[in-house]
Amino acid sequence: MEKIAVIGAGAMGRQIALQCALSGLKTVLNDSRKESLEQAADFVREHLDKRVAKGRISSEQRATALGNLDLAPDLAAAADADLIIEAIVEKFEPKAELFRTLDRLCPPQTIFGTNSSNIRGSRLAGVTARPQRVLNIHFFNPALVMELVEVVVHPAVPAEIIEEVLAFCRSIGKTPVVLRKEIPGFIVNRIFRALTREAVSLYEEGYASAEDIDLAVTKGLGHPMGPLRLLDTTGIDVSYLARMDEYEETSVESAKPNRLLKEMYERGEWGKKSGKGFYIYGDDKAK
Ligand SMILES: NC(=O)c1ccc[n+]([C@@H]2O[C@H](COP(=O)([O-])OP(=O)(O)OC[C@H]3O[C@@H](n4cnc5c(N)ncnc54)[C@H](O)[C@@H]3O)[C@@H](O)[C@H]2O)c1
Repeated sequence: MEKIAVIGAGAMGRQIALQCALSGLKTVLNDSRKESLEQAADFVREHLDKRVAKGRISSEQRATALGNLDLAPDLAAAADADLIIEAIVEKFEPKAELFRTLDRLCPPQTIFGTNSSNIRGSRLAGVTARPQRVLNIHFFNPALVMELVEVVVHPAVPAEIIEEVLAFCRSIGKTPVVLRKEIPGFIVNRIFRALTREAVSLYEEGYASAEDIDLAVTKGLGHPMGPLRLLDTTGIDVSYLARMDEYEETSVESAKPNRLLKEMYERGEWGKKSGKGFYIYGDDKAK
């Protein structure tokens, strides 16, 4: 693959695009909002300057990455890309509308990936005339740092397309894993949810303090951060809404958010961002 287009220049898209540009690929980054593209341009410059200052890349590599990256307000700039990675708002209809437009704009061989955490690639494949070339390519936040990419396959996607996508992931320094069938939450979020569900349940039933539950997981399982602190960091609101989505879609009882998670969501105790979650921020004590 020689040219990549990333649609959506938010938290994820700008970092995915910069990772591609740093890896030597011609990259278009598009967003429908002018301010998003401006913020992405600032982010890219600051990030590259920091890397040069720390001696991680040379000034020439910085210049090459900037030369590879085209911040384009017009979606037409994506038309000749080999691969499109969609990273726009996490809602089905806007994504479907974008995929319909791209399907008209791009030649039939272009592969479309969605970075969506929950919306199945097969649903978006269904709005295009190229279902065999549409799948989830799920990066982790922050995409410049996190190595893992989950490539999620559905029955229409043939082996050679999967191989092309895996080769792309490796070419930008990532480690891909394949999900052979679609399932909400993929691998990492499912395992994270199972772990946090149990941690919240132990806490809400009074078996141990938040600090001791986190200490047990860091010291006993070797995790870099305990599950309750991690929930506070990623946001109680984000976890609660994602689980509600999954529960409403699947009706699987184990997907249902813990009672305490719901109460914390309703009280606005959303973790670090609100100053209180399982811990109180500022003085950083367990609540
Ligand atoms: N943030 C995370 O931790 C994370 C992790 C993995 C996957 N994801 C997924 O990545 C996607 C993007 O998430 P994010 O956190 O970067 O969102 P974000 O809100 O930071 O950015 C979304 C960007 O998309 C733009 N946009 C919206 N509609 C558009 C359109 N039709 N055309 C072009 N641009 C459009 C917005 O202007 C915005 O700049 C979502 O599907 C999300 O589920 C997010």
